[in-house]
Amino acid sequence: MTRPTIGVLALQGDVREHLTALAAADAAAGPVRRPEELAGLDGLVIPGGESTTISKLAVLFRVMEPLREAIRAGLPVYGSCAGLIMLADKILDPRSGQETFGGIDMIVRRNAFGRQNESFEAAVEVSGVEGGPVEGVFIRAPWVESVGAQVRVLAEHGGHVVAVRQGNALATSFHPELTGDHRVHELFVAAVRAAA
Ligand SMILES: NC(=O)CC[C@H](N)C(=O)O
Repeated sequence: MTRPTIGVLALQGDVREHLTALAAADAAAGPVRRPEELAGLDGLVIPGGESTTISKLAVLFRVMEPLREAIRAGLPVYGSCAGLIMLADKILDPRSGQETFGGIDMIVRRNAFGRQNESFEAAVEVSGVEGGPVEGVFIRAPWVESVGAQVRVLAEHGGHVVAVRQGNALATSFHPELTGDHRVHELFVAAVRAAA
């Protein structure tokens, strides 16, 4: 497969930026919001935004359960920031009623970097990304509190886990889609190709 088809879950968040980054990483990318649009995808990105809103809208648009099943069945997924939260099997501090798709055996803490540090940038070395650190843009970012045995930690910042991979599921606390550096998306597209 040369150009995999990758959807971006378009319920809320920075969908357009992911579409641009995926196109630059040589994927055929389009927005997805209904369960029937999941068929035929080689991979799916869950954007940054607000995980409580994405959770609510996923139930409303009836994609919560189909997406859980698709991820369980091995659909390659990548989530940035709120997307990382949506891929966590467990949230430490969920809003009442907040659900996730799951797929990565980890516990995440929302808004973890705290008020003094709501948004910041930092150079982050990501395992599997060649050519030096990426510019990590953190916006009310979560961190990963703990991971299960199947989860590979790809990056840390300030002693906290900020990028992980479990099988076909990849997640970052930060937003590579906002930087113009497409190497994390290329890593995901390569994983999608390998899974196809
Ligand atoms: N930039 C982001 O995606 C922020 C995530 C947001 N704090 C949440 O809980 O979903």
